[in-house]
Amino acid sequence: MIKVEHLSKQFVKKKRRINVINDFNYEFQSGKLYLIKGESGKGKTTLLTLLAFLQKEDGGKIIFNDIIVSNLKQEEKCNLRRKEIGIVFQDYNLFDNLTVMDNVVIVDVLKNKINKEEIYNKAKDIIGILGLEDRINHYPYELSGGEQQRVGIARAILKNPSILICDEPVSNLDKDNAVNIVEFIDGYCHNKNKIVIVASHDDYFDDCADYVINL
Ligand SMILES: Nc1ncnc2c1ncn2[C@@H]1O[C@H](COP(=O)(O)OP(=O)(O)OP(=O)(O)O)[C@@H](O)[C@H]1O
Repeated sequence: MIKVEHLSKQFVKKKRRINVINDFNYEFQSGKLYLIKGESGKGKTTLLTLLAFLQKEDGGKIIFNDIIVSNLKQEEKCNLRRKEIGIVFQDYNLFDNLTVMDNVVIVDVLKNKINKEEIYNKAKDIIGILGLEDRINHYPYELSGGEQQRVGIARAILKNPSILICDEPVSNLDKDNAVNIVEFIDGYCHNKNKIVIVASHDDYFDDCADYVINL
């Protein structure tokens, strides 16, 4: 469970302070898919980055299970994120000069010097599940957008995170690829009992979302 209480985030733009997230309260439960909607600039990405501990809130607190994340040191937050949260980005965020396999394992191999073989084996399984086994030694420029996004998802779920956060995961994709990715994310949430939080301005996630949060 991840819970936010009185969450707020402000930015200064052109010398004016704007409240992007203002006294936001919510509880996210396992096995539920939360769809964040809102016009451009309403704060969808900002909210996701707060929930992923990628930036610090200005007010309120974030509670993950019984841990008050807001009270943790930066390093503790990073460790918690690495263990519990997977993040999928709109523009895939892959390393151009790494193969599919290396893109999926890079962070974990660098951070975990001991169980490298285990990490590679797990990555191979996940890459297979996502239908990319033939692409394992290919580079991002050799892949379609849908395939690149599946690599992004494989990387995000490598550690079987309890929370999957997706920022516009299908908005760069054609319909077939988008539907494919939506089905996978839906299954990750509902078959594996995970918290999934998706920001999306299109309607692909409307049918599988349990809750819609309008910003
Ligand atoms: N680091 C920052 N510094 C200043 N302003 C910022 C910063 N990050 C976001 N903002 C502003 O906060 C507001 C919300 O931005 P955010 O990216 O969260 O919106 P969004 O709903 O995800 O938009 P979009 O759908 O266009 O991606 C915008 O006005 C944006 O310019």
